[in-house]
Amino acid sequence: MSVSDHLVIFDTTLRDGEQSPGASMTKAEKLRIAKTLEKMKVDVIEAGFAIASQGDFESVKAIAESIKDSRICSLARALDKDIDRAAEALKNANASRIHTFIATSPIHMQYKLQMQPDDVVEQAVKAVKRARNYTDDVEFSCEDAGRSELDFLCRIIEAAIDAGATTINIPDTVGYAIPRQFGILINDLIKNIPNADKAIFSVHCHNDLGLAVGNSLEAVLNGARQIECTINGLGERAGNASLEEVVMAVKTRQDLFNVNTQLDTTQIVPASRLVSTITGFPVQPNKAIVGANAFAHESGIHQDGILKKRETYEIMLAQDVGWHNNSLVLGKHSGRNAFKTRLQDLGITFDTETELNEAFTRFKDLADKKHEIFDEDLQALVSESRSQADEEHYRLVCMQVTSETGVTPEAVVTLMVDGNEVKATAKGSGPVDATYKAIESVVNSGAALQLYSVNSITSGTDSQGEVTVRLEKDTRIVNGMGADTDIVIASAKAYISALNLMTSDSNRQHPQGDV
Ligand SMILES: CC(=O)SCCNC(=O)CCNC(=O)[C@H](O)C(C)(C)COP(=O)(O)OP(=O)(O)OC[C@H]1O[C@@H](n2cnc3c(N)ncnc32)[C@H](O)[C@@H]1OP(=O)(O)O
Ligand SMILES: CC(C)C(=O)C(=O)O
Ligand SMILES: [Mg+2]
Repeated sequence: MSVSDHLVIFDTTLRDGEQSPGASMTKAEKLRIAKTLEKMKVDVIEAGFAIASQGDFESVKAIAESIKDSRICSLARALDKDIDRAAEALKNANASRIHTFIATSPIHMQYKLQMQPDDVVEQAVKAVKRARNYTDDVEFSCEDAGRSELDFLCRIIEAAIDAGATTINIPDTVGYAIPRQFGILINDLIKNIPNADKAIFSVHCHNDLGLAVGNSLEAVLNGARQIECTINGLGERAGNASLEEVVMAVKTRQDLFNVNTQLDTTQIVPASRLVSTITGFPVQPNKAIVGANAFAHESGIHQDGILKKRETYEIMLAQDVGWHNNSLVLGKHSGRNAFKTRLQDLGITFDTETELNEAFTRFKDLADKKHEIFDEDLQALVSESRSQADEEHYRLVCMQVTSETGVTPEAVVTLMVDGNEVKATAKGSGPVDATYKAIESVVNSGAALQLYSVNSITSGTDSQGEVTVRLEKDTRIVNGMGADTDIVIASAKAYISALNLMTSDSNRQHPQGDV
């Protein structure tokens, strides 16, 4: 594959993705996502914005120190202090990139930066040169390029390349572009900038008009060779271009794009589930590639076609993106080896024997309650335990809920609070409400419940319910997760897991909140 055939996949789930309100992640969670991205063979992982907070700095540093096969990047404004901080966080990386940016649109320069265009060019050049003192891989972004003037873009990009930028990123920061126009912009830039061949052109599209993927693909057709994207399309406001859609579009329509990514696409579904569990942002069932219905066929004519020839209604293989056959895989009589092997197939490994044994015990408990254990059950089982806080102040010991027609539901919940058993009773408008009130009567967290969502993990009335709870207190937002065949118990587990995170995790901050 020649250089120009390679499409660089730059994942920014941990930076722009984290800018989604409520999607903040701990260092440990970011590291888990980074490892999955590395396994997927993502070229560049934007691990954070090192100067944003101590937590962001530590996360970028930890990822830079443990990821070996992907290049690790930190964002930095065009300021000396940002670039120095990014370099400090990245100093032990196997391969690093500093990504510096400054806005280039008239509205941003005049009102936000309050700078003259000449000064913006000068500051960009200074920043790129400073970054080049630390690494030979420097990306320069023209923030709000989608609303910038072509002549000014050409001028600043030429100067940035002369200063040493190796990747030039064209962000459609506010999701304003339309595919045809965005493609023309990329084409014009590459054609008109004399030193354009010295850098890789990249795009970073937002989804405010639902066009992030379309714009990114049009850019590839016009010469862009890096796409910035996120798992599940997470990102500021309506999100970024989704990695899974971009990657599968160029793979499925290779005939049009003539580019290759080096991604192991079978890691897409596990990565999507991991990001969804960690952030508490459920994936909509009809989401392309990773939604539960993406490969499901419901209507008779389609089913008939599929049975006769799969390609009549399927343009991709579900297995190619990491979906596994939903047949029975394990049950109550299965042993540790089968359990471990099946999880390995799903991309889940354990760091220690103890971790494996704990997961196996939970699997056996579940198998006692549920007849058929599907891959989704296994993924939820592991995700639930991995979403727990390092320190467990609260633990659910047992609970009893009465729910009867015409009677106000009541919950009796026994919690272990820092080693002491405490029992509480409360009534509520429903069993979940009563349970949360009982827990709160013990904990008094003062946190506001921002989101409560239940997903059925598989079909069938014996399916596990996966509950996500988002709590907010002051500037801190946490997401707890719980799964159980009883959704009220799953709800209690999710609430308690969020409370544990709220009390024990000092790294978890909303990106804007910890400056
Ligand atoms: C399009 C994007 O996604 S850009 C990335 C957005 N992400 C984030 O902002 C998340 C992390 N941000 C933060 O933690 C904080 O905003 C920080 C630490 C970066 C800065 O915090 P503060 O110093 O308090 O500044 P604040 O956020 O209020 O304002 C931003 C300042 O940076 C300036 N600025 C913005 N972009 C740039 C840039 N690319 N280069 C140089 N200066 C810039 C603004 O003009 C403003 O300057 P001013 O204070 O002189 O008016
Ligand atoms: C920092 C830049 C690349 C960004 O996120 C944007 O412009 O949307
Ligand atoms: Mg962005």
